[in-house]
Amino acid sequence: MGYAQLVIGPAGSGKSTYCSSLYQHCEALRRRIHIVNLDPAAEHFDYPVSTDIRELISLDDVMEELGLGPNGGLMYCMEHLEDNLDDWLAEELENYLDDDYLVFDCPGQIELFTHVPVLRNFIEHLKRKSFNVCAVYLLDSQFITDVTKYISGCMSSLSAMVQLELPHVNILSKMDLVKNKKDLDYYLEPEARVLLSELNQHMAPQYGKLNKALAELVDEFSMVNFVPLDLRKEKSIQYVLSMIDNCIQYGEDADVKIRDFDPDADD
Ligand SMILES: Nc1nc2c(ncn2[C@@H]2O[C@H](COP(=O)(O)OP(=O)(O)OP(=O)(O)O)[C@@H](O)[C@H]2O)c(=O)[nH]1
Ligand SMILES: [Mg+2]
Repeated sequence: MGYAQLVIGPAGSGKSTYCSSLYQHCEALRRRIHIVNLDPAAEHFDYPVSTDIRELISLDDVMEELGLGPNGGLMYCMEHLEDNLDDWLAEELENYLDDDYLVFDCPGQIELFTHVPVLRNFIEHLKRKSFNVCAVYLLDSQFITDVTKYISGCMSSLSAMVQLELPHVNILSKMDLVKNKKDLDYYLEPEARVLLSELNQHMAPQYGKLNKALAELVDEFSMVNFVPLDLRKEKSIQYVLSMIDNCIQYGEDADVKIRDFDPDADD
C-alpha cells in the first residue's frame, strides 16, 4: 500500500512552496517522501522532482503545435495525462516501493477540481494501485482579510470536496503574512450568525437570503475548517503533516507493529 497527498488550490496559493517545505521537513527527519510534479507549466523547483509530467508532455510544445493559449494548453496536457494513466503513470508508479509516500504538486487551474474529470480519474487510478489518497487544499491567507473572500474560498474548497470525494484537509497558507492574528479565530471557527451579519454589511440587500444560506452552509456542515500553516515554523509544518498522515492512516501499521511487541509478555 502507498500513501498520497494531492496538493491542490487556486493559482499562487503556495502549493509548490508547501511541497518544498514538506520535503525539507521530512528530509531532516530522515523520512522518505517523494514529490511528483503534475504541473506541465512549472519551470523551476525547490525540491527534487521524483516524477515529472513534463517528461510525458510539454506545455510549450502543445501551445506551439496546437495553437492553444496557456490555460487551454494546460487542460490539453492534463487530458493527455488522463489518457495515459494506464501506461505512463502506471509505469512511473512501478518505480516506488510498497509503503512509499507521494506528494503530487498540482497545477492551480481551478477547472481541474471543479468540473473536468481528470483528477477524479487520476485518483481512481491511485486507489486501484492501493494508495491511500487525501486532498490537501491550500488557500492563501489573504482570503481571510474579508468575509466575501472567505466565503468564496470556502465555496471553491467545497467544490473540490464534492468533486473529488476524498478525505480533505483545508490549509490556510502564507500565515506569515497575516498581521492581525485576532481576526483569524473568527474565520477558523466561523459562526453562522456573525458571518451573516458581516456578509449583509458588505453586500446589497437583495443578497440577504443567499447570504443566509451560504453562512448556514459553511457553519452547519462545519466542513470548511482551515488549519493555519506558517512555513517559518517547524511545529506548524509538523502539525499539518500529522493531520494529513492521520487522514490517510499513515503510520498506523507501524503502531500496530509496535503494539504487537509486548515487552512484558512471557514467552
Ligand atoms: N510570504 C509567503 N509567501 C509564500 C508562501 N508560500 C508561497 N509564497 C509565495 O507565493 C507565490 C506562489 O507560490 P507557489 O508555491 O509557486 O504557489 P503555487 O500554488 O504552486 O502556484 P501555481 O503552481 O502557479 O498555482 C510565490 O511568490 C511564493 O514565494 C508563504 O508561506 N509565505
Ligand atoms: Mg506550483
